[in-house]
Amino acid sequence: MLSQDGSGAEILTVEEMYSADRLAIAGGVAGRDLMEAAGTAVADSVLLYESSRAGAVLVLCGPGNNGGDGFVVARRLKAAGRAVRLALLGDRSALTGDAAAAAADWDGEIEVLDPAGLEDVALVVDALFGAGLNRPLDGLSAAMVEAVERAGLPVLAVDVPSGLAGDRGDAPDGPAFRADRTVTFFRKKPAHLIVPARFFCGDVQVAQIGIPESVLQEISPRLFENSPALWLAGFPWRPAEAHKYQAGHALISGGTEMTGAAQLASRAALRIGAGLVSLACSPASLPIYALANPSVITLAVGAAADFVAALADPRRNAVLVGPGNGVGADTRERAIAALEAGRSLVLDADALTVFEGRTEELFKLTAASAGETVLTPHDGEFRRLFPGIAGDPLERARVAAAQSGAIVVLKGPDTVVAAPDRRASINGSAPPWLATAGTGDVLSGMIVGLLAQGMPAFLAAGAAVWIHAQAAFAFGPGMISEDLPDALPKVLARLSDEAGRAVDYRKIVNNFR
Ligand SMILES: NC(=O)C1=CN([C@@H]2O[C@H](COP(=O)(O)OP(=O)(O)OC[C@H]3O[C@@H](n4cnc5c(N)ncnc54)[C@H](O)[C@@H]3O)[C@@H](O)[C@H]2O)[C@@H](O)CC1
Ligand SMILES: Nc1ncnc2c1ncn2[C@@H]1O[C@H](COP(=O)(O)OP(=O)(O)O)[C@@H](O)[C@H]1O
Ligand SMILES: [K+]
Repeated sequence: MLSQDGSGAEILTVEEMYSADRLAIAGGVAGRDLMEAAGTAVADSVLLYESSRAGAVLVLCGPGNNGGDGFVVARRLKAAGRAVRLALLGDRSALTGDAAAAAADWDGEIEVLDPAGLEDVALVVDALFGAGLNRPLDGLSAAMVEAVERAGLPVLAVDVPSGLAGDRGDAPDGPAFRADRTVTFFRKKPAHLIVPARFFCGDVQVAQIGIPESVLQEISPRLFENSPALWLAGFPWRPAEAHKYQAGHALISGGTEMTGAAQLASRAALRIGAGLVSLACSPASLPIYALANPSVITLAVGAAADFVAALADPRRNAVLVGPGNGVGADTRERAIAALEAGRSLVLDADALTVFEGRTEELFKLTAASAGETVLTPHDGEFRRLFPGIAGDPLERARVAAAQSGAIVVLKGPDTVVAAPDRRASINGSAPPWLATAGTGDVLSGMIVGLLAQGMPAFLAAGAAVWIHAQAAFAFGPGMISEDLPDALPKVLARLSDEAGRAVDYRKIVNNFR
């Protein structure tokens, strides 16, 4: 299935991309043809780019195949009548293979790379290094990055902005181009999606260059850009004959002082389709919860034993502990009770913090639980729970998932969902106005709502993260977390159209007329 930009949702590591090239070439596609297609796609993108400056396009070529692409770009632009200059890092005689062939087809001048030679340039095409970057930029290439930045020139990067490692989402070790647009080939790479690397890439376009889709079977990627392509087929739309218990019953643990968090989660769980939501809270806080959301069932839970009793009803099939629950033994006991009851479980916020320094106990319970567990830390909670894990968000989430045996949702502008078997998704776009108090509570409520409806945890977490971001986009700036649950129906309607279910609903409506 295709994602919104028309390419598949798979994300390839640099190694996997080299395999894709190799497999395509082994299947009879010429490497030179791939390069020609790559350079042509970049040239087409340049021709559509509206620079506010007059002057030539300056193509900066490196010593490898990324530079080879650059030679094709220059030739295509010249053929289209665009003023173009080309500058090469290193000796022309050092070019080999497809890059040497592409250079031979360029009949213009080859300038020496010169940071002082930026007069009358409208746009820079960065074809210095792509997938092959293996150390930080230094010397001339580093000086070039600085000069282009100083001159404030727009940059269009070929494959990856030079200075960034395609596999990594963290900040580059040295200078790197800040591109306005990056044209990459076949599939995106991790650096195109993970923050802060993503901010160096600008708009990312994926061009198809003749690599057959069939190579993906051999590569079998484990990383995906989060999109409906990943989980829409497993989305729990209500069947026509459903009664509410078939849509699951989420049990949400509420706190005594911070009562807003579990309310937000409850409303989100209902909006995403859970048949029933019960909210367990102290007798003293029950009136607050009972008045807030008439559709939420409130349960007075005084002692830990009462929460265990609330779990005894097997219809309460998915549980959320943490939002506003307080950092204390009571919250930990509730989390442990839910794990021991074998329920599908989301641990968020305080229910993560209470396991700081006690993760072995937690991971034993998640391993033994009959249900799937989802952990939804933001960066701070992650550091508390997994102090020893370093790396970019993708690597950290994957290691944490492997260690904990749980699905880990590492939240941020690039939320990663990782499973213990290394499957992972990265959410490529979410609006910054999600950075407001309570949006995480809404997200955990959405996940538990989908778990209650029987969606497998990796899919449920991916769906919730994507829909959450889309709802925020749909509402727009100024959004606060209360707005989010009520913005869900619009996104769900769009999704159900996409899933072809709208027809079914219309049929049902017509039957009643
Ligand atoms: N058939 C293919 O392999 C295709 C490759 N394509 C292009 O080829 C690129 C990959 O080409 P390459 O593997 O040749 O790699 P690059 O062109 O990215 O760079 C390789 C060269 O740069 C050197 N190098 C790496 N880091 C350096 C640094 N910091 N300073 C100085 N030198 C450095 C390496 O030692 C090597 O000689 C892709 O990014 C893409 O643009 C496209 O043409 C599509 C087809
Ligand atoms: N800069 C940002 N851009 C996009 N999304 C963000 C950004 N910062 C945070 N988010 C999202 O907002 C939510 C915040 O959750 P969380 O930190 O748990 O907040 P809270 O505890 O207040 O509920 C997460 O879904 C996260 O992915
Ligand atoms: K590049």
